[in-house]
Order: sequence, then C-alpha cells, then structure tokens
Amino acid sequence: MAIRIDQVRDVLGEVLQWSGPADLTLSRWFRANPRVGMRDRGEIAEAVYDVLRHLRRYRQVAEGGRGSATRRLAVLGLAATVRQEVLRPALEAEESAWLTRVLSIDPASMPLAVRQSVPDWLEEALRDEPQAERLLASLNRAAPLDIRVNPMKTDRDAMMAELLAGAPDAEVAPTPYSPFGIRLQGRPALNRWNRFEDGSIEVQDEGSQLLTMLVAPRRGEMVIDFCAGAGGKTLLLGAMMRSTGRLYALDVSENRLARFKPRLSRSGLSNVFPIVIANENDARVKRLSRKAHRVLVDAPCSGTGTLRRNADLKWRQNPDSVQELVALQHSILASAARCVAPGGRLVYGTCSVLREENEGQAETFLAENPDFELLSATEILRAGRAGEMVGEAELTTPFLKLRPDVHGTDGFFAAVFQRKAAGASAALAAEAAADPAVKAVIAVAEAAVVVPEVLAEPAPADVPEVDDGAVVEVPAVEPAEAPVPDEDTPPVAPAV
Ligand SMILES: C[S@@+](CC[C@H](N)C(=O)[O-])C[C@H]1O[C@@H](n2cnc3c(N)ncnc32)[C@H](O)[C@@H]1O
Repeated sequence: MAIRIDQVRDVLGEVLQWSGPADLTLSRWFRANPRVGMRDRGEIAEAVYDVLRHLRRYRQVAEGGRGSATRRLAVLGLAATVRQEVLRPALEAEESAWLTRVLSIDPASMPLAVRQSVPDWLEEALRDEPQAERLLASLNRAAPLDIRVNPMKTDRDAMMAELLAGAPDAEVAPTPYSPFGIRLQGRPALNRWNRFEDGSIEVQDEGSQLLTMLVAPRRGEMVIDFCAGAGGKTLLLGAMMRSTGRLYALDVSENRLARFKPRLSRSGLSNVFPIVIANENDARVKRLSRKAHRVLVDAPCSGTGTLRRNADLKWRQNPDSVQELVALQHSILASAARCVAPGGRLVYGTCSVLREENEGQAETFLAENPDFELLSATEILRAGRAGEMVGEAELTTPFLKLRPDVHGTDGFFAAVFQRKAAGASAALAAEAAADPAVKAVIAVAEAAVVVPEVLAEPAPADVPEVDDGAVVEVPAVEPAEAPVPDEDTPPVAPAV
C-alpha cells in the first residue's frame, strides 16, 4: 500500500497539470510503468478518478495537513476506494490521525460547490435545474458499463445468456430504455470475451443509444452523421438501416474517423461512407444540400453530462471554452440543417447538461429556421421499441433530457427538428421541385415521417450467423488496447 500511495501520487502529479485528458495521461503513465499489473492499474485508476471527482472538497479539507499536497490527495482517493484496514498500516501515526480528522468533517457544513466539488461557474449553471444537488452528486458517482448489441449480428437475449454463461457472477441487466443495451455493474471478469472483436457488441452508454434512436433512419434512406467521431452512433444508425441506403459519416478529425474504420469493418455494415471534412462549410457538405432524409448532429460539447466517466472535464472547461463550443455548435447546426431534405429530420444532441448548449441552442435554431418545426422526442421513442419502457413522468419535455440520477444514463440532451415539407417558402419549394433527385427524396422523406419507426420493423431473415471463433484478450483500463468505446463513454471505469 505504501507503493500504491506513491503510484497514485505520481499519476496525480501528472494529471493535475491538466495538459490533456486524464485517461490519456493515465494510459501514458501505465505505458511508462509496464510492470504495474492489471489489478494494480485498476486500483490506481479508481483512486485517481475519485480524486478528480472530489478534488475541490478534498483540497479544502486537506489544506491543514503536512507534507506534499499531492500525497494528501492520493491518501484521500485511496481512503475512498480501498479498505481502511489495508490503507492505515501504510500511514504514519500522524498522517493516520489527520485522515481520521478529515474524514469526520461533515460535507453538509460546506457550500454546495465545495461539497459536490464543482467549479463555481458550473454550480451557477446548474443550480436552477430540478434537484440540482442530486444531479451534481450523481455526476460524481462511478458509472456502470453499458454495452450495445449489434442487431446485424445478434440480439440482446442471446448476448446476455452468453455473458452469464461465461461469467455467472457478473451483475448483468438489460438497460431499462434501450432495446439494444446491456448494463454491467462492478468489474465482471469478462476479459476473455471475443464479442468485441467480432463486432457483436460495442461499449456505448444507454443515453447515447437513445439519442441515436431518435434519428430512426429507415431502410434505403440517405442519412448523414455530421459529427461521427469514432463512429459510436454511426454503427447503430447503419444497423438500424439494415446496411441499406447511404450513411455518410462526416468529421473534421481524421484521427477519430481512422479509429472508426476497424469498428466499421467488424460491424458487418456496407452502407457507411466515412468522409473527413475541413469544417462544417466544406464543399462536400454543400453538395449534400437538401439531399438527406435524416441528419444527426452529435455536437462537440462540454461533456458535462459525462462527468461520471470524465471527471477532469469540469476542471478543464471554463465559461469561455463553453462559449466557444456554443458558437461552434450553432455553426455546425446551421450547416447540417442545410443538408436536410424537405420533410426530413434533423437531430441535434449533446452529452452536456448545460442549458446554453441544449435548450438554448434548440430555441435559437427554431427562431432562426422557421421552415423547421420541433418534434416530440418522447413520442418518437414511444413509437420505437423503447416506447413501452419510457415512462410518462420521466421524459416530459419535447426534448430528450437524460440524467444519471433519473435515468441511470450519462447526461444527454437531444432536440428533433423536421423540415416542413409543405408550407416551406415558395422559393424553397420551387428549387426542390426543379431538382428530380430532390423530388424523389422528398417523396420518400414525406412517407418516412408518418410511418412507424424503423425500430418497430421485424429483423430480416438474413442476419449473419454469430461467429464464435477465436477467443481474444480484452484488457482492462488501458484505453489504447481496450475496445473502442462510444466517444461519450471513455473506457475508464469497469474492466471487461
Ligand atoms: C461528441 S463527438 C462525436 C461522438 C460520436 N458521434 C460517437 O457517437 O462516437 C463530436 C465530434 O464532432 C467533431 N467535430 C468538431 N467540429 C466539427 C465540425 N466543424 N464539423 C464536423 N464535426 C466536428 C469532433 O471531431 C468530434 O468527433
């Protein structure tokens, strides 16, 4: 344990420089210390993430201690994540007495922002949310691991049965809302499971799955995933389209799209076209003007909904960086909207819990784009297979608003817009009518918005057989080697 304290202190020394995302710094440290075993890595990571979650409170209570401030933080992180009888023998008597004193401080005596360890700007932004403290507390808890089955290759029941056969002690449950999700608690021993490798499953938070389901693409459509990143949502979109039609996966990041390619080849999809764009106004985007039935904007955002997994984000963001994101989101949304065919659907989503990135952005969009109208996200989910699972009280606004304390997902927001098919300005209508390609698209899009969602469709008979070939090692914690997760779901917590 004495070594463990030093290890956590060393990692914190690097992570608290804020030179990059904590998970990357941690990976770098593990690579530089290859003799640290898998179990030890897990313990180090847990203590480091605990400190990042509770940094402000720990710093305040640890102010009075002696010795290195980083060591004090390391001891507090370990006190929260390993058993006291393991930790205490590694502490000097004075340090142990200090720990006892510090642990007895009642958090209720502290201001909200200290108690819940958030910067003032974030507390101010969230204080008027319903049950604000409960929300903040839930963002400080470790998240379970959600995986999503690939409906092109298997189904949830089969995967759950297989999972339980391989790890009977695993705490496994279907996700409550998404029909594609499986939730794993704790650290199940699944590290010899080949289903990541054969594309049957992906790591993806249930909230991310639900956001994607709002797009509800249909077979044969033209769909654009405008901010596809490493393709977490693209893969589900492609499967919902049953590998038909055309799905353009756009992103400005060549690296992220490169990380998407191996996932895409595992997935069994042949309808996806990844395209690197220079920016949201790229000429290739302009060529897609009014052509798409469905466009998803999974916007770059503050990530404040994912603090359970990326606690460092709250310390690495500030009001100015959020403002920059808001401006970028506005510009991306404007360009993406131009790609939507009359009658087509535009879904704007974030993994943020900040109003200005969410409702604020949606309201501005509606004010600036009178040819779009807002659809009810709740109704769309009800029409899909998530329908019977979405309770009345849980999704009451026209937007999709998910929170860890209410839905058990990361914090997500989505707004669904539809470009008016009739009643669009005369100029737009004339332009559309003049283009036979667009005309065909309009007809399909108009049909698409009134028929039941693609999720309600029965699975086709030609679902490929599940390949139960070679078993591969899926290592824990090390993001460079772990299965690539959804962008919103970095692989920091439980090991698979
Ligand atoms: C939230 S992430 C996307 C996550 C991804 N959809 C997934 O589910 O895995 C936002 C993405 O937007 C991309 N991005 C940033 N600026 C952009 C722009 N101007 N146009 C298109 N994509 C952009 C980023 O590179 C990043 O991959």
